[in-house]
Amino acid sequence: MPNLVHHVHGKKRVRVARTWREGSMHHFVEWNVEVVIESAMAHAYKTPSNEGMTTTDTTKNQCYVVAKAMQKRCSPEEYALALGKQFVDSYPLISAVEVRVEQAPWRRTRVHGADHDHGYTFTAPCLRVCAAVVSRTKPPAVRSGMRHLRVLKTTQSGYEGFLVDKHTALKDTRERIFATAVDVDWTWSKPPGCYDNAYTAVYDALAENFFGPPRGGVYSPSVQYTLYQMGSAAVERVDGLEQITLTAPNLHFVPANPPGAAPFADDVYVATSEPHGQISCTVSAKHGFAPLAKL
Ligand SMILES: O=c1[nH]c(=O)c2[nH]c(=O)[nH]c2[nH]1
Repeated sequence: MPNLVHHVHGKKRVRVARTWREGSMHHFVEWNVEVVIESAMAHAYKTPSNEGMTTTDTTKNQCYVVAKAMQKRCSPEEYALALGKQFVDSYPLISAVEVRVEQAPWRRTRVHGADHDHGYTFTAPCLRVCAAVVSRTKPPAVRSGMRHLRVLKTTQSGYEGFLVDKHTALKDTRERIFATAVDVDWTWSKPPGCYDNAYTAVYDALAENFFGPPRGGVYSPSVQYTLYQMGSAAVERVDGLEQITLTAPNLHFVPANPPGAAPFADDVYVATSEPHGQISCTVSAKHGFAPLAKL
């Protein structure tokens, strides 16, 4: 009989919305949840028996059960940890669970300059994501991140001094648009005091280093350099952040020179999304990751 090398089951794209009412102030989140279960349920693959099987339908129901059990408003990370624990505590054949959560970009709206007590708009700058792995044998592990952090600046970006050979068409420039949609993933060496505040601090560190100060900005000599600056700022600023990976498409805005018009003057571009550069780096906190000195 061939070896069953690996198996997992679970539910994907479970859409959970949760309101917490604190008097007239309401807090709202919408989560897209995926649960991946590792279990001693190989018999369900190798024999007709489903004995002891946690069904994917029950898995979906547990997403709502645990959302209801979160009595106080919570971060997606806290929910993912609680949901993972619920599976491990409830079902003896489950050895480990990975819960992945994507938080929809609802943001409290402001009317006449004031926070609205129950109004939201779909305007957060990106999707917030996290994953928690809860296992019977190891301490829980949490990852956090952002998807499609779309940012653009119209100037203060260039690229020059690169290798030129007979196949190189690109010209040195100190003036171009820098646009990207960054995916960001980070791990924790210890849980932050508050996942929500830590997320905001990571966002601020990334944004400040992409854009620079409001007046004048900061010059980017390459996507690579700027990604490293962004990642370093996050690692240095956010306590407990262990390692961060930024993955960034370089979305090219190509100078447009339509026939019969005056030459390009950093004004009209062909906006593109494909093909795009693809640039990524991982930055670690100093502590814990320096290679051991050889004795
Ligand atoms: O910032 C950049 N990095 C690259 O690696 C690259 N390659 C390219 O064609 N343009 C750019 N820009």
